[in-house]
Amino acid sequence: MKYWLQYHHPLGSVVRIFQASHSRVSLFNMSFQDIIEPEKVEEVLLSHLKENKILLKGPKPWTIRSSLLGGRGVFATRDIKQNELIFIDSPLLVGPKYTGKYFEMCVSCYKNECALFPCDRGCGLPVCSTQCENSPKHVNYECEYLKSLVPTCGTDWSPNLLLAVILIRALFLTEQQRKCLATLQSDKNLTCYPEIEQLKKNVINSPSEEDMELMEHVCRILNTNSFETIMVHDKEHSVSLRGLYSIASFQNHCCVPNTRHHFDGEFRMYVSAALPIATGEEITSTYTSLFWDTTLRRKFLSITKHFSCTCKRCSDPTEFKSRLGALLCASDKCSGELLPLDPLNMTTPWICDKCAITLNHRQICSIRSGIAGIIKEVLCKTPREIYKFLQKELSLLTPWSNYCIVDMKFRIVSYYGRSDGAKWEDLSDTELNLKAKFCNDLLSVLDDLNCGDCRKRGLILYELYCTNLEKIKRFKQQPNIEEVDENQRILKKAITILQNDIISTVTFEYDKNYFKQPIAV
Ligand SMILES: C[S@@+](CC[C@H](N)C(=O)[O-])C[C@H]1O[C@@H](n2cnc3c(N)ncnc32)[C@H](O)[C@@H]1O
Repeated sequence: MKYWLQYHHPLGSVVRIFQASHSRVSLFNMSFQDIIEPEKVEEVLLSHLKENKILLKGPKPWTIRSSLLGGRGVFATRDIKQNELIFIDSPLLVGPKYTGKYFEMCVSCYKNECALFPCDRGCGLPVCSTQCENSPKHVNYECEYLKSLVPTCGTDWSPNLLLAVILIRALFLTEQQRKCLATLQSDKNLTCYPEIEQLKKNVINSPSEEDMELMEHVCRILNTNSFETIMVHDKEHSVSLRGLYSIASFQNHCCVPNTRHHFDGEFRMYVSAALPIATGEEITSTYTSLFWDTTLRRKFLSITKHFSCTCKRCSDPTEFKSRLGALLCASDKCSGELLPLDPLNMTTPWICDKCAITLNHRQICSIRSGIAGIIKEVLCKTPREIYKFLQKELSLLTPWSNYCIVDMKFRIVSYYGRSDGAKWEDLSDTELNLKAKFCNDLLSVLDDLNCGDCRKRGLILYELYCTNLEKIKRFKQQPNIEEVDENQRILKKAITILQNDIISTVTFEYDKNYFKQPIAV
């Protein structure tokens, strides 16, 4: 697993979906009637959990209610302890993700590191083995459907058809799953459907009007609710996918969310409390990165989810003293930093906290886009080159607290010890110390933001633990008992956060062999 820290949200099981479905239900029987009322929604969600046998024992700690944030939300019905499991969710849909460029993977098992060949039945999709080619979940659904449309790629396969697979799978959802779909909010602003356009261009018979209507509706639902998911094949190979989860879709966004989530090897989503949650409090998640600054988060939410976040973090110019958005003062002679006067106003002027010089919105945009342009070029470089850039150039362009620097630190923490040419044994002692320092810096940012036991904390703590192990291995013939104990405490905390997480489990196994240490606590 090269850069395991950078992965976001793993996936859901198509096996489950297709096992439950026997034949395609005609769209004439299909109800598009939205289910809006929180009580009705909760009923549907509970049936989904029972059907998938993932309803947790005991009184459930959540309910669906109207939210002041927007629409419906998930709320705590009792006090929930930090790290307590709140619910397990199972996916309605999973499939290849539209990334705007061509990509390759087996349509059945999602492997992409092996040779792929076109399915012999002529559906125009790639498979990696005869087992995948003959798998009922492929044969009886997207394969059969695409064959009926007659793909134009003949005996070859087409990445354009792969993009539409998740939408074709939606045509085969069971009645219960369609009810879940009917509860979900959809993106009314979406007018362009590239996956459907590509499907139409690559088949002779166009899908029926009814099928088109459903696929467009699913595109709108996916736009509002889908998760980035991942399928892990082994420590070197994983693939990013798109998954639709029903209960998790009702979690509204907060820039300091009170939950985290991970996925197991069966593709189920586990949502746990990152912070203690009081009775009646809304149970939130984040749709952005915790390390992004307010301008970037709000812009992203506005463009992709069409709302303006007004949470406490967004309202505070310093973002709880983390100063993730701070820029260097425009005056050469001043050592102060620029911060937004009114962070909830996207066109606010920024003011220096020392000399009170102000810059208007356009000037700030120009500084930010200049920095972003420089960084974009650096990101494709090696970890060591990234560090050189961070140390020599980026720190001259922005304050050390700025999110661009924090992001680079996170990348360096992810790469050092893990990427080719910078494995544990390749790192110099200085690089090892630097990795430990950056881990501690990042943990301090999470402390400032009051993010609790978020997944990023688990990932960084685990990297810190491994870095300390390597240091002990190199420098200490007789390791100091207190240091060893402290490192065990770090591991214990990391495992509390990351347990059952499929990608972490694979990494733990790899590290257990390298460090010759039992990782599970
Ligand atoms: C995944 S859905 C969350 C559930 C949704 N509220 C519902 O009723 O189905 C995402 C949508 O909820 C709304 N939303 C989520 N978080 C929000 C927030 N912090 N402020 C305003 N609207 C929010 C936005 O309309 C967003 O596109």
